Amino acid sequence: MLVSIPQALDLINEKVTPLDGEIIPIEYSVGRVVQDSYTANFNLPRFDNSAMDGYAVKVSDAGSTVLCTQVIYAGDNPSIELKIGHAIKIMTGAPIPKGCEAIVPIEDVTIEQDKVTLPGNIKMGNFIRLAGEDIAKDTTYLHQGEVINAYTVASLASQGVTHITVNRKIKIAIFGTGDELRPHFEKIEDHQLYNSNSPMFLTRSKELGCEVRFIRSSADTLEALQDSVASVLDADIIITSGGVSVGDKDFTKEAFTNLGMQIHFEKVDIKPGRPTVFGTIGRTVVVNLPGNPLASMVNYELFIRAIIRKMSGRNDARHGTVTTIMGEELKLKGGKTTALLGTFDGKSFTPIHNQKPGMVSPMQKADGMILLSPDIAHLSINSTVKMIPLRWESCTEKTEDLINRFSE
Ligand SMILES: Nc1nc2c(c(=O)[nH]1)N[C@H]1C(S)=C(S)[C@@H](COP(=O)(O)OP(=O)(O)OC[C@H]3O[C@@H](n4cnc5c(N)ncnc54)[C@H](O)[C@@H]3O)O[C@H]1N2
Ligand code: MOO
Repeated sequence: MLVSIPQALDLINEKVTPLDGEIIPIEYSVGRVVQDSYTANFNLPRFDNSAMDGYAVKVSDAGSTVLCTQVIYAGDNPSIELKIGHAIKIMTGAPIPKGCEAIVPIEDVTIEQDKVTLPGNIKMGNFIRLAGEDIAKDTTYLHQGEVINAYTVASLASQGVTHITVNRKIKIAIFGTGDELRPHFEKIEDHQLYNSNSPMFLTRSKELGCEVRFIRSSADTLEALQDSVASVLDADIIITSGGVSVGDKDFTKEAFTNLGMQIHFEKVDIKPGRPTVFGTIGRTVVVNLPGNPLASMVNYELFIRAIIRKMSGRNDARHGTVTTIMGEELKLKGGKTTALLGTFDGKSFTPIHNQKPGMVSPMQKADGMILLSPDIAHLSINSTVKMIPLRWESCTEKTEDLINRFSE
């Protein structure tokens, strides 16, 4: 069955289900997806406190000289009350005393022994951090399906949460097929080829937070392939590359079908990568990618990444795009839905020159990918395109002015 890219992604969304969960310490949770929503048990900050080292004062004492004989430090639990005509010295983070209306920073007062002269204008509530202004009690600060990052960990820790329920790690089995393939750590003959796809998928899958079993390559016989597959059926995702077109030894799909694979699509309207197969054997998801390295990479990024997101329980499992412009003019044959890799400098997308499905080197430069409908045979420089980011972050060799400045 030939499907379009959106149909393929819809089928993935329909057929792939999130994995079960496990409870882990928050320190080890980065990149994992939460299975529960987390609601604040208490206000953050827990109590009204000072945002400055300074003096707790009454607003009506502005411009006068007041008496100060007491200090409150962060960590104190003050029972004192501030009265008119007085100030209480207070440190950043310390609970404000009863009756305090504002904090005046230390640099804004004149001190003479226990007498403090206050500035003429003091705003009510100045430099007081209110209880719950950061996270109010009972608000949900982390939602089911969100990915944990260092800053989520900060919110969890600030609520005293030690363990959270996350989706368990996805187990991936990878192997390449083809008699010509040898592992990269062996010596090879001139007619042989190193298996670059399996280490590529291994690395990318780890980057995306999965556990990986790396099964090098199986010989080009149906039996050998079937044996390899049968030994990895406990994996959540099985990725193969090669043996999916119409060559004499292209029996990847047959091997999986013999093992009970239900095929959801077996060809996608995309160049490169048309012969991509997506199926399931029970709860195990199978993707047979083409052998051509760049074709397999493009389809890994489009389909396997979507599978990983859905399986890990993310609520944003669908691809999003960045709208940008073409950095240079593009001419292509057209007539086919085409995926093009390119670089992105934050301002424009520039296709990588001379990218072919069988190549390896263009992939390492790719920041993103654009998908073009068959009717597009020409894109002029500066024309608008939507890009699917692959692994883009904005870094430069030269110093860039990072500050936004006023311009008329
Ligand atoms: N008559 C036709 N021939 C081909 C068609 C077609 O429709 N009709 N489709 C072409 C397309 S499109 C692609 S893509 C490839 C897909 O081929 P396979 O998936 O069967 O892959 P192989 O033939 O096994 O290998 C293709 C190519 O990639 C190299 N390769 C394979 N595995 C790896 C690996 N793990 N690491 C590095 N390189 C790998 C392999 O040596 C071949 O050069 O079929 C076209 N043919
Ligand atoms: O479409 Mo194939 O996948 O050329 O590389």
